[in-house]
Amino acid sequence: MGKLTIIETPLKGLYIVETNAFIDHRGAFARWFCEEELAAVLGKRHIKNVNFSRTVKKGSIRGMHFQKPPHAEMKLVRCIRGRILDVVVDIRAGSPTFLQHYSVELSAENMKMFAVPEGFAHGFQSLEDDSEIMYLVTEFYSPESEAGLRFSDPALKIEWPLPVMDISEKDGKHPLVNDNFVGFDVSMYGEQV
Ligand SMILES: Cc1cn([C@H]2C[C@H](O)[C@@H](COP(=O)(O)OP(=O)(O)O[C@H]3O[C@@H](C)C(=O)[C@@H](O)[C@H]3O)O2)c(=O)[nH]c1=O
Repeated sequence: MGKLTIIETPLKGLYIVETNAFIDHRGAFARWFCEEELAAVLGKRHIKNVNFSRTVKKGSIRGMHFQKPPHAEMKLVRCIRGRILDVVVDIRAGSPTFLQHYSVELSAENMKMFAVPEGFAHGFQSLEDDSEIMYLVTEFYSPESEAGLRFSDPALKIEWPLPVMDISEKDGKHPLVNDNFVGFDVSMYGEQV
């Protein structure tokens, strides 16, 4: 039996991965990453960084972030403590779902993983104090390629479930999308759109 179940979302190339944990009297055992079982999600990509963040206050937002091509990256996001609402926005040029968003609750309890490919802006709101996430990334950090969209942009229509309790100065200033925003060509990463 596969230990990871890949679930498609309405946005092409975006997946939720469910973890089938073994539970017994001691607790749980689960496989969290397998290059073979996730081949359909990963394609030719390899994990280059594993990142961690702790967000102290419930209601805090980090996002909406991405690295521009040619340093765009896939992120495989898990919550290892607490709960978050993980949200992505499709910013792939020419995508039929351009600027649509999709969200999933990730928690230490539900063990879900969000597989977010290149061409998506990514962010989350913490739903509990001290929520921690760990995410696997397929590109090295490239500060000069970092960019973002404003979490509160009315054009994105994201409904954050809680009042915003904390946000970085940088994230409060990301640009709003306007009519000139056509997104990013991510065709170099394989068939994504
Ligand atoms: C993302 C990142 C940041 N940093 C540094 C930059 C800065 O000084 C400090 C904190 O960075 P940030 O404020 O960007 O951290 P944060 O707001 O948590 O950024 C993260 O947000 C989520 C939503 C994502 O999608 C991630 O890809 C990443 O962008 O860490 C690295 O050294 N390497 C990295 O890979």
